[in-house]
Amino acid sequence: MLKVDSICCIRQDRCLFEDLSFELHQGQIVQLEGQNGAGKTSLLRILAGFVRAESGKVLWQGQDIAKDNLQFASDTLYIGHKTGVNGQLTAVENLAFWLETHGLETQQDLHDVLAQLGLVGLEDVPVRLLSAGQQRRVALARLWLNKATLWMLDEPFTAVDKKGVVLLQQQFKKHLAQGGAIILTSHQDLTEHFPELSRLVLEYRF
Ligand SMILES: Nc1ncnc2c1ncn2[C@@H]1O[C@H](COP(=O)(O)OP(=O)(O)OP(=O)(O)O)[C@@H](O)[C@H]1O
Repeated sequence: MLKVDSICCIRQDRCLFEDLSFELHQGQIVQLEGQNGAGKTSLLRILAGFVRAESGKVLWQGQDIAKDNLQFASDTLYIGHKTGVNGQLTAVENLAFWLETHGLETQQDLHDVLAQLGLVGLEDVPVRLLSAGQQRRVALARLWLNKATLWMLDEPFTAVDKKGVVLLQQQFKKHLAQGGAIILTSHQDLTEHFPELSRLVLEYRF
């Protein structure tokens, strides 16, 4: 599905990685690891098509994502380490807005989705009034609503409590079982829950 072909990333005159190649297939989960500043977020942002690599290519279903962006955009979901929710809107309004702007429809009741995420009674409260973990749960609710094949997640477990982590892991498993793929950054050890997980370690380079 995703083929990364010899990409290089330079930030502030520092080469974070070069000649990096790997592939990601259906049902596969890859964890990006490395010290703070090693380049995990930079790599994810290149894979998501937000920025171009200095050299090399990223191919989705054989097409260069720089050229065939529309298909890639509808097949992928990126959730960054910032929640990306609008604090002035309620949780339900945030999800409805996100669905609308992504051209998605759902048969699911948004209150039910938020209830699954432990947000009962908070669905219609402006998100800025929720705790950090609750705001992240609102952001992560997109994982219950999207149709994307490839999920790219930057530190999805940040601020999420143990119960929330279990919930997320269950959703990951469901996605993988349905033929999806996940690439994520996390400082947590996930191998216990995902024995099939591949690890990609970025060494910090000076
Ligand atoms: N837009 C940018 N402009 C300039 N430098 C940047 C930019 N984005 C990232 N960097 C630099 O690139 C390096 C790698 O940053 P990045 O966020 O990719 O690391 P990371 O491995 O995700 O770190 P962390 O574990 O702390 O989240 C850092 O030194 C950072 O200062």
